Amino acid sequence: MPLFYHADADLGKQILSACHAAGGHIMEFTNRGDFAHETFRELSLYVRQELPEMVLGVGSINDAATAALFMQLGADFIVSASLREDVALTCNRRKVPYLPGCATLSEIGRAEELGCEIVKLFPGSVYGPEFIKAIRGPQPWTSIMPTGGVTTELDNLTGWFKAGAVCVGLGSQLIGSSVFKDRDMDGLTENVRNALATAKTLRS
Ligand SMILES: O=C[C@H](O)COP(=O)(O)O
Repeated sequence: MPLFYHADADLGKQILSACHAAGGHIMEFTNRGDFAHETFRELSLYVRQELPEMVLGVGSINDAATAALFMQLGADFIVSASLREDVALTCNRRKVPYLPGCATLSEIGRAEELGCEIVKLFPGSVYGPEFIKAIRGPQPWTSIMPTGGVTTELDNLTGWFKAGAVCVGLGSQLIGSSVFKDRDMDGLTENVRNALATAKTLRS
């Protein structure tokens, strides 16, 4: 799942379109920076009008009020870096999926009790694929999405998916300076297409 933050909604729309053109139909916009919700509102409306099959969620949500704000603006799912029970309850009230950041078996267990179908392992590169492999031994029902330090390189993706990751979150390694500074949207489409093809092969 590609994820990014930028204050410029026009650039954000180009990024969403470039990922969509590659078949990237699930995207996360991260809530970083002042007025991020206003940028998200524009992106959300754009997706509804231009890319209706896209699922657009929001990340870096740290409290229930912010989760409610973004859900009101059309967020299809909510992601946070840590496990927030207030966010889980607020999301469940609206039946919007919540993917909390978890880094221990206890946190994962509590997240599952709170109704979370997928948990985010953050920062993924600190814990590594072995963490996922070890967790899924005793509880194979657990779905983990590592995020943070994940790269598009074959070795890196192979490690995560072989360990049992259900998907991965790709931020700066996929949407970085070549996009933000050089505005290379064709390159982004190509990179997303390649990453998705790799993930599909590894998961089959
Ligand atoms: O939660 C999002 C992460 O900060 C993204 O990390 P990344 O840029 O290393 O993919």
